[in-house]
Amino acid sequence: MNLRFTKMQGAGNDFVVIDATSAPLQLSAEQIRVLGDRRFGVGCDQILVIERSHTPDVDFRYRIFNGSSGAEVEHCGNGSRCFVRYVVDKGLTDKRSVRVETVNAILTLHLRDDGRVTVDMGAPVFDLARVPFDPHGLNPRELNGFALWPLEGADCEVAVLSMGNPHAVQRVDDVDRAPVLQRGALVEAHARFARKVNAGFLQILSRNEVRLRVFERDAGETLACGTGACAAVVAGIRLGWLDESVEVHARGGDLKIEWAGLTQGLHAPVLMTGPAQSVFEGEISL
Ligand SMILES: N[C@@H](CCC[C@H](N)C(=O)O)C(=O)O
Repeated sequence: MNLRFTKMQGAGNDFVVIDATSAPLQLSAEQIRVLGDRRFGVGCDQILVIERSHTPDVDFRYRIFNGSSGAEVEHCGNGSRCFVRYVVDKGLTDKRSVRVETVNAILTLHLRDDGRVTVDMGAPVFDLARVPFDPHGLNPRELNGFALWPLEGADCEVAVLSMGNPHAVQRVDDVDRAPVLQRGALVEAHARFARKVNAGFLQILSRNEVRLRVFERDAGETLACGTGACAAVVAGIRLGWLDESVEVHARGGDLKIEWAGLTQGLHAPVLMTGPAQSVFEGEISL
């Protein structure tokens, strides 16, 4: 099969985007891994497959696959911005505000005049069973009414939450010196996370500015992780470290994250604003 694709990136988190709006597309895990392979395929962190939605008032459906494992995942912040840039640039919609469904959520995305995209990422999930995280037998440290969980064998304590996908966030003094690769791998595969986890390393510069590195589930460290930025800022706000609007500096670019959860209630949506860009187009034989 010959497959046309667009290579895109958002803050350096990169994607192979495929249009399946006019014909159904079923890719095997092996084909997805080839697309994701930086030596034998195209190369990307995640693959995004765009389809039409059959849900009323929803414009599209998009599916997300981690490139290195071929596994389907629930959510991708940087990918969602690239998704909206793609459907507008390809003329698949003439709307600037688009609603899209993922496997477990409906998101609203807005392409702004400055080219950046703002995404309503929905509410964070704090129910540990839904992350999923097994806290059995652990003694958390309470800070500002939110828990930091000591992770056996990983030598760290983490805030645990879901942005539709699972996140464990730890605070570090300096992200450049943090053991992101070694400890990130330990946290990602820690037995307490039944479906593995994205491991965030958060350095706080001020109440409105942070640096962040994320060791992503099934992808290793990426240059940015949108859901990771949302999770880290929400955790920082709940722990009393951050205000409602925060500039996040990732290695591949900057994201703005806003969450009014402490004033409007924990179900307030998280807003993420950041860049999305097409890099090149191509065709691959699979
Ligand atoms: N890069 C993404 C997250 C992609 C999915 C993640 N690796 C997972 O397995 O949950 C983002 O920008 O949020």
